Amino acid sequence: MARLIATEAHSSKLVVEKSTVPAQTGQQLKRVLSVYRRDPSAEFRVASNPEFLREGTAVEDFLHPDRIVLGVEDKDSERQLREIYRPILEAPRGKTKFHCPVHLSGCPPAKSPELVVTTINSAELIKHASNSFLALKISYANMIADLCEKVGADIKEVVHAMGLDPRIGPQFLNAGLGFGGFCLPKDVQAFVRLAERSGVNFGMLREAEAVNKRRVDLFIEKLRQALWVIKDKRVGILGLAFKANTDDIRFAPSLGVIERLLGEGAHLRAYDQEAMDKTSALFPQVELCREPDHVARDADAVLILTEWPEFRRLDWKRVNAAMSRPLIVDGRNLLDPATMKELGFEYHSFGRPLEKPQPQPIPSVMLGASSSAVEQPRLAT
Ligand SMILES: NC(=O)C1=CN([C@@H]2O[C@H](COP(=O)(O)OP(=O)(O)OC[C@H]3O[C@@H](n4cnc5c(N)ncnc54)[C@H](O)[C@@H]3O)[C@@H](O)[C@H]2O)C=CC1
Ligand SMILES: O=C(O)[C@H]1O[C@H](OP(=O)(O)OP(=O)(O)OC[C@H]2O[C@@H](n3ccc(=O)[nH]c3=O)[C@H](O)[C@@H]2O)[C@H](O)[C@@H](O)[C@@H]1O
Repeated sequence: MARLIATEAHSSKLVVEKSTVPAQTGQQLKRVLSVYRRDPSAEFRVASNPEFLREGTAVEDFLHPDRIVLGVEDKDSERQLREIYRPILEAPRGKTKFHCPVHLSGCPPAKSPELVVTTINSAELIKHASNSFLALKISYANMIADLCEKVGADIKEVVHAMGLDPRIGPQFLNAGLGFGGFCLPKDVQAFVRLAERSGVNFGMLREAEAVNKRRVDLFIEKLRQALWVIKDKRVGILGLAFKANTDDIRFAPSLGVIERLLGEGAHLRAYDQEAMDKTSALFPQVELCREPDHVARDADAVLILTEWPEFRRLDWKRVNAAMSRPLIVDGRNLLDPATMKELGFEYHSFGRPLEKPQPQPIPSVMLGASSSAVEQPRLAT
């Protein structure tokens, strides 16, 4: 792409990196632009302006960012980029200076985004470091979920209370099948590689990646423990996209789950509001359903692989009645274990006890005196 710009440009250009790239890519870009330049009147400047958009909310994230990062080498580039972002930077609270297609009746009041002007290397690093940190946070929550299962704690309660500390924050602590998509997995890999090349041992990130890879194995083991034998079982799948509000299945945990289950001889039905076409191209053996509850027909298990809110609102009584065995394995901790139990399901998720443990009466010996309000321990006869 840089060669193409270099050979085709007949006037001076500011070339802005928007993609997530390893630090020092800007330097390579500058070299390529100068080596392949054909028109000597064309001068090239390079800047880095990484995107922090999320799939599914990209337009909103672009128009209402938390921060705008400009990696520049000269004042002209900074001026040009500031001018481009002026409507967003100057938008006063609640009164945007541009037509916002997301909030048609007016944008909610929000803090003005912070503009960070820095070097190209720092801007490139900011983006990779941010995505890698998000991945670390998810893997950390997933390890806590595993620990919760062992010690009988509830991951939802643990991360809720952790997140109340503003130094930690509540986001990206949802445990389950782990992170997928086109960005977090590839960015973590690229960041580890960049660190290695630079002589920095970022083992912590490699571990976050390894933790993430194990999520699908753990999920399959949960299913196997419940079903014993997976071969010839009919399994319904709810959710294929790597997260809700997108049709993207790139590096989605669902792909690993489907591959494993097909490999073990299960019969699969699946539903996703957006991602079925893409999945059928990869796995024509999976029967796709038009309605979510159709995956449950005669199923031995139903699996939740994407956090689509629609799945929370399903008529789970009807789902139960349709299933051959009412077993749910929820890879996104979307449903409430106690409610599912009440509805007659065998329900498994990550890091949550099936029933909330009732507070145990404290034996009087531990209180130091007998009290009529405290139940006495029964002695075996
Ligand atoms: N998808 C997202 O929400 C966000 C993506 N990004 C970053 O933006 C970049 C693009 O992401 P997406 O648009 O999702 O990817 P994409 O896969 O949808 O688009 C990439 C495009 O680049 C083209 N391409 C790939 N290699 C090429 C090459 N050597 N020469 C010319 N064209 C080439 C592909 O044909 C494709 O059209 C990535 O670096 C990603 O990390 C950053 C923030 C958000
Ligand atoms: O560089 C990018 O392209 C973008 O990558 C991510 O955005 P995105 O890939 O759209 O998806 P996320 O919302 O970050 O979710 C990633 C994965 O993590 C999972 N996740 C997320 C949050 C959580 O608590 N737990 C969890 O498992 C999601 O299910 C999903 O599979 C970042 O959030 C964006 O800031 C960044 O701009």
